[in-house]
Amino acid sequence: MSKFQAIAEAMQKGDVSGIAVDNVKVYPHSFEQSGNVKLLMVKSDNTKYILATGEGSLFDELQGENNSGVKVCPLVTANRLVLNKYFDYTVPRAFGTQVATIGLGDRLGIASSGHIKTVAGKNIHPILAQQSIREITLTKRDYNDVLNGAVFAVFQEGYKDGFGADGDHLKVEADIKMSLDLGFTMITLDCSENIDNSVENITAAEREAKYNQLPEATRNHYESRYLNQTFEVAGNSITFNKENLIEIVLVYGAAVDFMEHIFVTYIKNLGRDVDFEISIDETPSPTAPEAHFLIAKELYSRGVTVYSMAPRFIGEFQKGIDYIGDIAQFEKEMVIHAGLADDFGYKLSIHSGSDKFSVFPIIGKYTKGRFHVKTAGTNWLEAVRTVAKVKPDLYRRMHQYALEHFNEAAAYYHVTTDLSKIALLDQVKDADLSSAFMDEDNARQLIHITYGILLQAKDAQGNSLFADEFFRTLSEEEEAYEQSLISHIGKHIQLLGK
Ligand SMILES: O=C(O)[C@@H](O)[C@@H](O)[C@H](O)C(=O)CO
Repeated sequence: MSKFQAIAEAMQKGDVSGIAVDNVKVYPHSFEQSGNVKLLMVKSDNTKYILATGEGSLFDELQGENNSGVKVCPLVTANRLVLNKYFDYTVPRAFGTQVATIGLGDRLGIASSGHIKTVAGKNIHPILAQQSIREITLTKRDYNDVLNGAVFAVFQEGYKDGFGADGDHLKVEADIKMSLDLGFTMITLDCSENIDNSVENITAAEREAKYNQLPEATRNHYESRYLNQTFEVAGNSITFNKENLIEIVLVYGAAVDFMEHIFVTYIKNLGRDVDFEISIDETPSPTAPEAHFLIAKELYSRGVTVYSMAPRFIGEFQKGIDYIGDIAQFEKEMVIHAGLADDFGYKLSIHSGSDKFSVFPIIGKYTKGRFHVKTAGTNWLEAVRTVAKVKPDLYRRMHQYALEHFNEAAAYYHVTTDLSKIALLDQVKDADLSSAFMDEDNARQLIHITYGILLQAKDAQGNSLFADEFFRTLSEEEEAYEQSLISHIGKHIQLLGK
């Protein structure tokens, strides 16, 4: 009799609460039924499956090995699509502008169950499937993998409050079409390559000369709407004179046209709700409130419906560490940015939202609890922390490899990491690796951005240097990882006022 036979019998009786089978973990919240078919997620030898019993189209459509009436189904795309067909709560959804949402990027595909346990019952909704093209390129995953990780976790936990799927930092049209074709419910349009910050480094006269080369219709469009005009936003005045208008049009004009083009071409007539986010945060200089206003007003006047806007805030929102900058000035500008979002009917989106604890209360206050905060790398760091606790040697090997390959990773992210400030590994006790050592900013950023290099590292024979042992350890420590996420992301949500 297969090791799953006893479980199948309990499934057929409709009571999976007391199942105990050696070396098989049962996820009781996953127990589902459709017609005469019953499903249950289990884990055996560090691999998860969905067991199916009974007769019906659901049983027939699931792919898997049939052992005496118990079908053992792997967590693959084909089976994810079957779950989507039969159980609506496993399909991602858009949330719109009136509720708080949190992006919970999962670079490993195993964090979503912990994220679900973190947000359950709280006044905030999870975008569980969120990865940028940058991330999946570095981890050699695709958007089906990203959806699979989220959907199977939703099924495992029986989570029925809804979740989103964000095609994050998309720059090219093919990626936008691919995301929407797969059913992604949020698109984060990265406009950084359409924003020309270089004009900030030339003289006003050179800018005017460049501006005068723009089509007359373009210049008339902007001058008739903004030149020598003052607009009131959240108790602040936004004024456009010739000089700042010229600069803003030169820096953002092409980006605004790009935003409109993407909305009209891919989103406006899609036939389903999509949360459309504008990302202008990955730029060398902050988004001035005047620029944010002009972009918002242009999009509004062109009929572009925006779910959220991610400006580049003053100061530094670097990966995996707290806010760097003048918090008082950040608060002053947050009043205007949040006021603009309110006036134009969208939410502010906070990118690199991981660990920005010192400014979360300000963000929660001025957005009136309607925000989108994105996290991703910090969830990877909690996985590394979990491993460092039980496999210090593995952490040490990963850390050393990260030091040797840091510059390769730094090409993808803006960080000001100072490797010289990271304590030497041989001077750190095992017990301190997962706490004080990993909490130091430079050590955090080192590991935060080298995720792709570490997960793809191979030895001379092509064998995984770290990933196989890393994932096996996290499977064995599944509850510990969940608790780490509940605690860490829970702190984010609590400080945001949710
Ligand atoms: O690392 C990435 O590519 C993404 O997870 C982030 O840039 C994401 O957009 C984010 O801001 C999460 O903190």
